[in-house]
Amino acid sequence: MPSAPVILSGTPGSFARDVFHERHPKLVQQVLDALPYGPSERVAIAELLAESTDGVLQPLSISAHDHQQWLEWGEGLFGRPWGDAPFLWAESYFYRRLLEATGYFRPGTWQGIDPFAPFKDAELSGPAVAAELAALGDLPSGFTDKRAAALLSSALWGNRADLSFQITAEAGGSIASDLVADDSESLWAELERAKGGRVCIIADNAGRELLPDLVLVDHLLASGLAAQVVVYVKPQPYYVSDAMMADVLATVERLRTATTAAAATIGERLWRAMNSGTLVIRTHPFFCAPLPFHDMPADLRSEFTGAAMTILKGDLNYRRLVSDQLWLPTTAFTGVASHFPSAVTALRTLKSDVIVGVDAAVVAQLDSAGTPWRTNGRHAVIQVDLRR
Ligand SMILES: O=P(O)(O)OC[C@@]1(O)O[C@H](CO)[C@@H](O)[C@@H]1O
Repeated sequence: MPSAPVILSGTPGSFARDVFHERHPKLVQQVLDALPYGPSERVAIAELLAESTDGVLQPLSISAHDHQQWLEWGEGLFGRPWGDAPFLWAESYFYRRLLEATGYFRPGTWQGIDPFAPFKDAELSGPAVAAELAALGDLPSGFTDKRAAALLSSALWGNRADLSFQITAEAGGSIASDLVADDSESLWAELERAKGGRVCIIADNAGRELLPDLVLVDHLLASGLAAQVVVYVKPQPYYVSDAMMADVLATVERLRTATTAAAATIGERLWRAMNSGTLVIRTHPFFCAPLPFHDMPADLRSEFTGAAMTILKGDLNYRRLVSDQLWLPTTAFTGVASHFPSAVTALRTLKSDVIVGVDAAVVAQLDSAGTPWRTNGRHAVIQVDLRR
């Protein structure tokens, strides 16, 4: 296994530092504007923001159900500046602490209230999703390669729409959609070869991303490429718009009740697939852990073992798959993803510094353009690691 420096959250001038110092203050303000939290929640949220930008890491309150777990995950980090912590760890802990500040886990008014629900709801009922539903009627019919390619592309680029990224994305301008690595042929060939097996999807964002993900799930099931699809979602609100079970239900309902016949048909099929168990939605606490997938616990590992393919969506899942390290971009994807218990495909738009598996000539071309191609969300990868 190759090695590379772990990305830290406080390196001056880094993308990671900007997330804490630019993105989080805006995010926190949006949360405070979206829900009428009371004085104690507002104070706790403000204190978290101050601590995570200029203070030292404080442990979770002793009454938190996962206090001990976080003490273990953060051994050696508590009492030190947030900027000393690995980016993956610190960002994950920030979202856990935000739930603590809003009272998400505590008995009381705000227990179980998703602080990001207003954004998710607005997106699902908004014009962009309506346009996507309408566009489903224009897709090539039948289970053709053309339809499969269109659905894969929608699921991939749907990842660009995540709400966290929108906070700092450059406004306006045309977006040069650009795949910097494309193993899609290998993905379809493998799905065909292992036809009729179980396909796992580790979902990312709700709304405009989950919608095309579920349409892709429908295609895999209805075409017979997969006998069963298991979609993994987050057990709690996380990284702003990450999908939870409630978001899956809302999205299936949005499809079912769409006025476009094609969308409604897909929604009905997904509903029936859940009834029959060919579509299963699962979660696990590890999906909100601050660790790479390399460290997944045995019970979760066994769920992926034997899957024909696991498709990982998005930037964070990519960071967790290959580890949040400053790899040389030409490092082989297979060299850093081979620990995963099944064949894997990463569908990811580039929104953070981590990147592997790109040809040297492509890297040179991207570098010479002088744009922040690793983080500006304009480029994407479809990368496959088979288990044969
Ligand atoms: O996993 P996703 O939704 O594709 O991206 C999550 C993300 O927006 O959050 C982090 C910054 O907060 C970045 O690593 C990444 O760009």
